[in-house]
Amino acid sequence: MSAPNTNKYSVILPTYNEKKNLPIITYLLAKHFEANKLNWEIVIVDDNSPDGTQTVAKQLIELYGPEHIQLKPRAGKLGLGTAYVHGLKSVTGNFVIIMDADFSHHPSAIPQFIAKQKSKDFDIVTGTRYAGDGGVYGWDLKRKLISRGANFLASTVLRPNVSDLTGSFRLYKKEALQQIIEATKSKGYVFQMEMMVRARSLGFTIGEVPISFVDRLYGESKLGGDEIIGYLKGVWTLFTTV
Ligand SMILES: Nc1nc2c(ncn2[C@@H]2O[C@H](COP(=O)(O)OP(=O)(O)O[C@H]3O[C@H](CO)[C@@H](O)[C@H](O)[C@@H]3O)[C@@H](O)[C@H]2O)c(=O)[nH]1
Ligand SMILES: [Mg+2]
Repeated sequence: MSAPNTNKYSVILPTYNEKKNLPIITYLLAKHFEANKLNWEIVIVDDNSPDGTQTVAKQLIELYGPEHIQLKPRAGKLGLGTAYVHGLKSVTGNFVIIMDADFSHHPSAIPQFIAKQKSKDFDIVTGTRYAGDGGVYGWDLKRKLISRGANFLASTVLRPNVSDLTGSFRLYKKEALQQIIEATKSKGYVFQMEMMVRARSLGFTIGEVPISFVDRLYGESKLGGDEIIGYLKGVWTLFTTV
């Protein structure tokens, strides 16, 4: 008989107006974890979404139990980067998965992340849309150019040697994530890129898994002009300091 699996995978799900997506993503996460006999939990970080996402989250806690679902709300929309910091404080697993709640990141890819992590005991496994058979579906040309441009700029200037710097479907060893988060200063979408640059300078190993990113069905993206300016400032700050 094989040794019991003592690893536990904690998913941090940041939500802002994801009432329609949250029940389905939770169902699929639970299904994939249970099918692979893994210990799991989901930590929902909701920023007081006006659509009532938290009411749905509370129903999910009733359904799956507090050992599987935690709700860690905040008073208002405080940004994606700080949502992960907030969620991490409540994590009980030794591995942390970060992903979007809107199906752009599909739970069915998680077993591949876990297998990749085990293959070389990686500190981090990051999903990539820009290597192997990874890709992006459903974005218009403008959004594709923003994403490609953001990756091209940061990889040319900062050279962290990761093919998708701005993606946010990632698996971390909890201690690695804690150290990287402590070193990371930005608060918005630029956080994902800074995390990879910091991870490299701290000497963590990074594996990659090609993923298909599919644009959301329900609701809207929260990426706006402010986030793009924040990104450019972030590249500049890292270039001059790291
Ligand atoms: N709690 C909280 N959640 C947020 C916030 N802003 C966004 N979210 C949540 O974060 C996830 C991603 O937000 P989207 O608005 O759907 O992002 P996107 O435009 O599809 O961007 C995706 O691509 C970017 C570029 O590759 C990624 O940087 C980003 O993380 C995401 O994967 C969703 O689950 C959304 O509800 C916030 O301020 N607070
Ligand atoms: Mg999205």
